[in-house]
Amino acid sequence: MFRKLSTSLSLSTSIAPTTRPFCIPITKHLNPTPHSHSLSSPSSPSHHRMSTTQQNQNPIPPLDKSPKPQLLRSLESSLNSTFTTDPIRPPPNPLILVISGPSGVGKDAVISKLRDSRHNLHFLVTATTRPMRPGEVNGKDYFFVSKEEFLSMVERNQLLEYALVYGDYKGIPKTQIREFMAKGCDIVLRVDIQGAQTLRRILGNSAVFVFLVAGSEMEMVDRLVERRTESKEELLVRIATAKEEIKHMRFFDYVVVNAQGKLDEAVGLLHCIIDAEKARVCQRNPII
Ligand SMILES: Nc1ncnc2c1ncn2[C@@H]1O[C@H](COP(=O)(O)OP(=O)(O)OP(=O)(O)O)[C@@H](O)[C@H]1O
Repeated sequence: MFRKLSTSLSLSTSIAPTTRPFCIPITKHLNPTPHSHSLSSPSSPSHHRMSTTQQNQNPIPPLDKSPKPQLLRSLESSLNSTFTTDPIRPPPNPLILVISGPSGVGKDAVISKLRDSRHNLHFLVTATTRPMRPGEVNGKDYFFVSKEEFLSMVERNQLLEYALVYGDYKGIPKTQIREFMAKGCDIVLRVDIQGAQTLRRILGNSAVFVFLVAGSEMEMVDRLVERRTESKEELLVRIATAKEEIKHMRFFDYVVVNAQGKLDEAVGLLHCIIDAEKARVCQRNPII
């Protein structure tokens, strides 16, 4: 008896929710020992016991001969409750999905395919003080703001995270996250490894962190070289940095391999991760 009780205690404490809104106490699902009956409410439906008089007052018609509506009504009346069509599970919370990974692993490629294949996602647009490049669109590629505007956002605590990248500021506006989460959208943030580390410190386990990698180191280097967007010096720095950055994988929740020629598989796995997160009993609960 003591052994059984301590098992149930350790199980329930090991998954005890902290910021999780609708955890089901696991003790309810364990086989009740004869003693555990006394712990549950006598009115709990799973422990409903009917007296003979109660059953006689609400007789259930023969199952094989009665029409279903009549049967359902008699079941309702026997149990003294109405069966509702309300969803049993509460709607899942909006997710914050942080996608990161070393340079050249295919973050943009994966995100672009995810955008085309899943709705209800908002891909966060970063604010930057970098000048707009030809072809870029304000509000789509970035929110282009002056340095004064950016620093004023910092002062007013309007950025979730910001950094100075090669002399230009980049930051994540909180209002945009709040606005789209209120509409029920999931938020996708694409950040570098340092950004992901900062976000982990701020958001903890309330967001999902995905680390994207190439199939191998050779594939990663090959992709960077093939892209031909970097100078020789930049290429050396990017490769050396990428090799270091791979060591940060362990701080993430999921790793997605974007193998050569298998972009669709990587995107498919991201869909699975989002679906699995939506099916969690203990939902993450990001508060921005
Ligand atoms: N699975 C894949 N197979 C082959 N090529 C790929 C795959 N995924 C991405 N690529 C190509 O690899 C190159 C790098 O991808 P991408 O620019 O998306 O990387 P990134 O992680 O966003 O890089 P950075 O962090 O430097 O911006 C691109 O030319 C892209 O088309």
